[in-house]
Formats: sequence, structure tokens, C-alpha cells
Amino acid sequence: MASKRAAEGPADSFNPAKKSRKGKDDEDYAETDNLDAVEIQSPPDTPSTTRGAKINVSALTRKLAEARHARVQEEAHQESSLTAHRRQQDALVSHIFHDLDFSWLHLKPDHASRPLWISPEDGHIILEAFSPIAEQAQDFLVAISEPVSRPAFIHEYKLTHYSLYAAVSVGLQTEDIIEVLNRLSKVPVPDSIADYIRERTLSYGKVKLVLKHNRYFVESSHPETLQILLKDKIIREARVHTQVVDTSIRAATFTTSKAPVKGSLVIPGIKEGEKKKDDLLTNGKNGSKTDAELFTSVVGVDNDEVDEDDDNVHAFEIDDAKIDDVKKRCNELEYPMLEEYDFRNDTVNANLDIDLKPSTVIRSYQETSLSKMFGNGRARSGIIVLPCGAGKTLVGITAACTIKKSCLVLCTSSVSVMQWRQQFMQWSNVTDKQIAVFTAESKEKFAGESGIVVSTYSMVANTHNRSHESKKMMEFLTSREWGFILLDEVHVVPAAMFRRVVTTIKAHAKLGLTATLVREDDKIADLNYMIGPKLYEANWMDLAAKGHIANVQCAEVWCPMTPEFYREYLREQSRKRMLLYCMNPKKFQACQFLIKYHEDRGDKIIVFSDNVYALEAYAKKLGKLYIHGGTGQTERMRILQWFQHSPEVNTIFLSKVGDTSIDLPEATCLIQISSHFGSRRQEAQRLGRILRAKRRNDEGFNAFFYSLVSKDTQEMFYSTKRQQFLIDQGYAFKVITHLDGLDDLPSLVYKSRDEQIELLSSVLLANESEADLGTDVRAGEGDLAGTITSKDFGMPTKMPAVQRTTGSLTALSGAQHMSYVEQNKSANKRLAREVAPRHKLFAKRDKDKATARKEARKP
Ligand SMILES: Nc1ncnc2c1ncn2[C@@H]1O[C@H](COP(=O)(O)OP(=O)(O)OP(=O)(O)O)[C@@H](O)[C@H]1O
Repeated sequence: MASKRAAEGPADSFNPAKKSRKGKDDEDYAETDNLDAVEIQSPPDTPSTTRGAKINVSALTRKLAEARHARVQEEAHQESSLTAHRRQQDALVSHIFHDLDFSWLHLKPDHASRPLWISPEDGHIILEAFSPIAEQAQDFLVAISEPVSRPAFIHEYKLTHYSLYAAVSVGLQTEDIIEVLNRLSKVPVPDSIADYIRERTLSYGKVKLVLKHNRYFVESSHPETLQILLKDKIIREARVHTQVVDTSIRAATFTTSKAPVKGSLVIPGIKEGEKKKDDLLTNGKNGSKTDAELFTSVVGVDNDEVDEDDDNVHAFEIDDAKIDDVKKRCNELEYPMLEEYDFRNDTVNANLDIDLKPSTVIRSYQETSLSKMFGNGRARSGIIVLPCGAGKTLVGITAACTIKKSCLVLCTSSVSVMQWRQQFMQWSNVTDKQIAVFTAESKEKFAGESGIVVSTYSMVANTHNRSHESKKMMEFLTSREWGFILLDEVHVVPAAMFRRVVTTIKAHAKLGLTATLVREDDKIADLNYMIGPKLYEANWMDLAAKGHIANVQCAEVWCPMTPEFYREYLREQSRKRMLLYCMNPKKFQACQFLIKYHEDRGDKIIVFSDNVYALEAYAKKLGKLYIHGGTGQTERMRILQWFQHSPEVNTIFLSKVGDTSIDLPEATCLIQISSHFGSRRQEAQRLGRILRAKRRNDEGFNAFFYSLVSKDTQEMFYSTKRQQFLIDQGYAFKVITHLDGLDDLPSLVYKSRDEQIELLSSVLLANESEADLGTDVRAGEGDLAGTITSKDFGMPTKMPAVQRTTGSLTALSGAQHMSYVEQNKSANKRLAREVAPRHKLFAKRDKDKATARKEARKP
């Protein structure tokens, strides 16, 4: 809050430097005046001595004048250096505050006990995360604003029109939002902010589209809003005049009886008595009773129910053939309709008899997120954001078990499809017959009137080259009305594909799940309109502190480039630059050192490399197993199993096929050697691989995440960008510039200059395409293109052709490429030979073959 003016100090403020200076000046002036008086008062006939004395006095006067002049100059100099110093201080903070001056915002007398401050300029909210009521304030802020950054002590949020739209949609009232903000704020909520909140919540969230008894109603508790809408020609013409609806459009057509809503909605998995444990400011804990009541009514789990006061709900029916026109028109009029599904009153769509198993207990944050969805007894459409490994699948399954209608689950890959199916079976009592899978390999339908289908976005969205079976399956999906559509990893789906899915499938409620609501293309806003607002976003650090996800130590390890590599790096203009910083021998060494260090500690290590060329080179050089897009399914499974169960295999190398969907709770350490430029999402997803570490609740347990970065290369820039999302979640990246003991590591790779040059030569001879990051895995039917396809472990793919030349390399100190190849035997091949247990039948056949070969070789 230090403003520019505050930094300079107000004109009348107490300034010790200035005061002492003024005091000194006053004394000087007094002294000088007296001397002048002596000189003037000397009589003309004063004897020479006196004259001399006079001269002396004059000399003294002159000296003093000179001294005074020098002092004044010195003072002026001091003054200017002080000003310069102040200006310098200004400069230090001014990049934060620019020209903003907030000194006119008066702190409340008890500001110290209030945890937040709101910028009147742009709606930024700064929260003191160390305040005793920070946790409660956080719940409130998450409901009304976007979390921007949440490190340990100071959090930053921002009010946006989306966040306010979301706030209103979960049932918060405009004046309550302002009131609670005011109570939490150190300064009175600035008028500009109150006005912004009022203006933004005026129309948003006021109108709902509700499907009841298979009739569509536009509903609102603000009759004037409905009047505005009805003045519009398109909407007016879409209205259905039923006998019971009177002209005042009162909600006599249906009764959303509040009492049963309140009492009867039970989200499965929440044990009796646990339900309200997360309520804010429970009485007597913090604040007065009125505060507690206010908080509970605004942000408490059940608060949303008060939103739907039947007496005030007004509605009119619209023709279901004109739904899309009405939705579109409402958007244009800036009254976007929130979609709510009154599933308990849907008597037309068959019920699905599923429930969570009695042994399934959902966690408090999972419950909180679901309460935002089902707060008023209906299902609100929207997005729930939970960290990787925090159990989004169970949140989705619980929502499906609450709605109990046919449900379509869409994921990004066929591996995820199988995982969702398996999780449904694990957590709920759904039977085999009730759940079907629609992928390239399998096109099942469920038996009976209702059921669950799990598929991928592209299976549903791609219209080209459909097989006959796929077409029939699509007819099955599009011809029915789904109670619920679950959209996994919503942030990665291209907007066009999403639109196609959302428009071809008729579903009453939509729930999007994601860990990282960030996209480098800034298309996130589209999701708000296609699915609904963000309903809940959990705090990563909180979940780590409570042991739901692992604590992770993050570090960026700076690896200097060898002079030869750096020279080539500077010279190279093509994509090969990237290959040079990935293959930097010092990075190899750092990787070797860290693997050794962590293996000795008993960790299980995953080394990630997006670049397949580097992945193979590292893995082979260090004698480790690796998986990339070209690794066959059987080999992948074998390697993963060995990693999980064998004490011999403690490190594996993974390309981006392992970024997501891979569940390896044994992994406790990640090392990243090459990554997809500045992708914040990939960084977070990779970190997600160790957040679910099995050992996370062991005393003092820490998982480790290292990013190896070649110093003074573009990689440093990308690395900083990649980390931003995690830093905003509160992770601190330490920079390691020196690995103690690295040089003493026995059998350190690429120790000699010759070996390094040899490595360089192989990199220079590699094809430029080796620098590619995106060609690891090809998309198959049912998978999204690009990064998402890599999740599919089932897709055997072709690797880009590798071109290695074996010509003379005298230009590069005579290094021989062949010797490099020689040293790099694949651990995968060794494993395949040594480990793979062969069936007796094959063993016998192999033996016979070997004998035959031997025989054939005999002269
Ligand atoms: N309430 C719960 N009780 C016990 N285990 C749980 C619960 N919720 C989640 N888990 C477990 O936590 C792990 C992570 O869950 P899940 O795979 O759904 O995470 P996710 O959020 O989808 O992660 P990602 O974004 O990385 O895919 C799983 O092993 C799951 O079984």
C-alpha cells in the first residue's frame, strides 16, 4: 500500500532528517547576524588594533561566510542525495504501484485484525494468509474472485466479471458479497468496487434455465428481470402460455418446494455430523455471532439453499424447440442463463440406481466442491478445479451418484476411459451392465433404460471416417437425453471440439473437472459459457498441509553449458539449439548425480523428457529403462510394473506419454530434462505425478521435483514461464547452481573433453526433426491430437525416422560417432531379454531355433 506520496512523505509529516537540518540552519543564521552586527557597529575612529581587529572580524566574517557557503553546499548535496535515495526507494516499489496513490484510503481503527485489502483501481485483493481468519476469508474469496497467487504469507485474488458471475451462480447475493468484503477489509470497500460488484451481478446469474417435468422454464427471483426478457421479441415468441401461468409470471406452474430440498438432498459419501465441519466462522470460534451467521449464510455449505425462496421465484415456460434461440438471445442481452437441473423432479428420464459404496467416504474439500454444485438441491452446471491427484474422479462419481440419471463421461484418452470405468466400479455399486465404454476398440451400450457411457472427446466430436459401429453408437448417444455429462480435463479440449460435443449431446447438467484452469491460448473464458462458471477451486498448499497430496520440494538446477556446446548453441539458428541445451553434458552429469543421490535415499525416480532423442540418449547412457510413444504396449506395462514392484528398477525415463493419466504412487522424485517450452499446464501435470505419492503421510516426507536447465540458454526463459502456475499455487523453486560432490561421482559420464565433443558431434549430426517435441505419439481414433494423444498407452506409433551418419568427424577433434553408439546399449532390450518370463512353449521353440541356428552355422 506504500503509495508514491506515502514514500515521499506528506508535507507535514515528521521527518527527523529535515528537522535536524532546519535546526542547524537556524543556528548558522543567528551566528552570522551577530557577526554582521559587530562589523557594522565598529566606530570609524577605532585604533588600528581595533581596525586590525575589524579587519580580523571581516576576515572572520569572510571565513565564516565561506564556511557557511560550504556547509550550505554540503547540505544541498546531502539534500539531493537524500532525495535521490528516496527516489531510488520509490523506484523499488513503483513498479508495483506505478502511479497509484492509495493514501486516501483510510485504515479502519481495528485494521490489524482484518485480513484483506482491496485495490480500488482494479479489484485486486491482497489477503494476509497468516491472519487467524485467513482460512475463512479464503473460502469466501475463492467464491467471489479468481485466485491469482497463493504463496505462504500473502495471497492475491482478483475480482472479475467471471468470478462474480460464478459467485452469483452459487447463490451469493450482491449486498452480502459487499458486506462480507467490508467486514474482512482493512479499509472500507471503495465505492468503485462496490459499484463494480453491483453492476456485474445486476444481470449475471439472475436467470436460470430449468428443466422440470421435461418442460423448460426460464426462472428468476427477480420479476423485473423476466419482464425485461419478455419485452424481447424472440423470447416472447418462444414463451409457452400454459393455463396455470398467470400474466404476472408468478411461479405457480411448479413448486420448487424449499423444505424438501433442504432436508432431503444428501450427497453420498458425507457422513452424518461431518457435513458442516467446514462451515466458516462457527459460533464462538472467531468473530461475533452476527459475523458467524453472516459468513455461514454467505459462504457456508448450506447457504445456497436460502437463495431459492419459493415465494419469490418467478418463471415462464418456453418451447423446447426454441431453447437455443432463447439462450443465445439471453447472452446477447447480457442475462446469460445458468443451467440448473432439478433432477429429483425429472420424472421422464429413467432413474439410474447407483450409489457410492458404504465404504466410500469423500474428503472435506471434495464435499465442499460438491456442495457448490448441489447447494440448492438441483445440479448446477460448472467447473470444479482440484489439484492433480486430489481425487477429481471421485468428485465426478459422487455427482453422478447424486443425480442418479444416465451419465456420459468424456475423457481425453482411451487410457483415461478405462481408468474412469474402473474407478466407477471401485467407488460405487454400479454393475458391469450399467456402465459401457465407447472407444476405438470397444463400442458397448448399457443394458436397460439408464446407464453410464465413458468415452473420449474425439470419439464424440469427430465426424469423419466413422465406422459403421461408431455411427450406430453415436446415434445411441445423440438420440437420448442425458441427465449428466462429466467433462474430464476440460482445459485441454479445443474450443471447437467442445462446442461440437456440447451441442450434439443433450445433457441437463454439465460438470467440468480440471487441475489447471490455464491455457496458453487464453481460451479459458470460453468454458464459462459452454459449461458454466467455476464452482470451486481448491488451494494446493492447504491440501498438502492436510496430507491429501504430497509436500514437494521444487528446485531448478542450473547446468552450465560446456564451451563447445555453447559455441554451437550460439551458432545454431534452427530447432537444433534446443537439442543442444537438452544434450548438454553437464546436464547429463547433473541427472546422473541426482538419480544416484535419490536412489541411495530409497526414492523411486521418474525422469521426464519431451524430446525423444534426448530421452533415449540419457536412458541408454545411464543404463535406465525408458518409455516413449514408440514403446509397445507390453513393454510399457512390463516396465511400469517393474518400476512399481522391483527394488532393482528405481528409475524410469518417460516422454510426455507419462505427463497425465499415469498413476504411479510409488514415484517420489521427478527430474525434468526437457519440456514443452513454457507450458505452465505441463509443469503442473508433471508435478501431479508425485503429489499422490504413497508415502506422503510418512513423518517429514517430501517429494522432489527438479528441473534441469542449461544456463544462459532459452531454456531458462521457458523454465521461468513454466513455473509460474506452480509458484502461484505457493510452490517455491530453489535455484541450485552447484551440486556438491558431483565431480567426485564415480563413473561420472562425459567427464573428459573428448567424450563431450564426441557427444556434441552426434548431436550435430542428428536430424533437425530430432528436436521435435510434438511427434512422440500419433493420435488414433478416440484420442485428441497433440499433447493429449500422448496419454494413450495403447497406441503403437511410428517414430520419426532417425538419421545418424558415421562419416569422418575430424572437424570436431576426430570424435567417432560409432563409439558413442557402442556405449549406449538399451536397458530396455536387456530387460526384455533378461526379465521377460517366456512361456514354456516359447522357451522350447526358442531353444529349438537356437539349436537350428547353431546347426546351420556349422561348416
Ligand atoms: N475420498 C477419497 N478417499 C480415498 N482415496 C481417495 C479419495 N479421493 C481420491 N482418492 C485417491 O486419490 C488418488 C488420486 O485420485 P484421482 O486419480 O481421481 O486424482 P485426479 O485429481 O484425477 O488426478 P489427475 O489430475 O492427476 O488425473 C486415487 O488413487 C484415488 O483413489
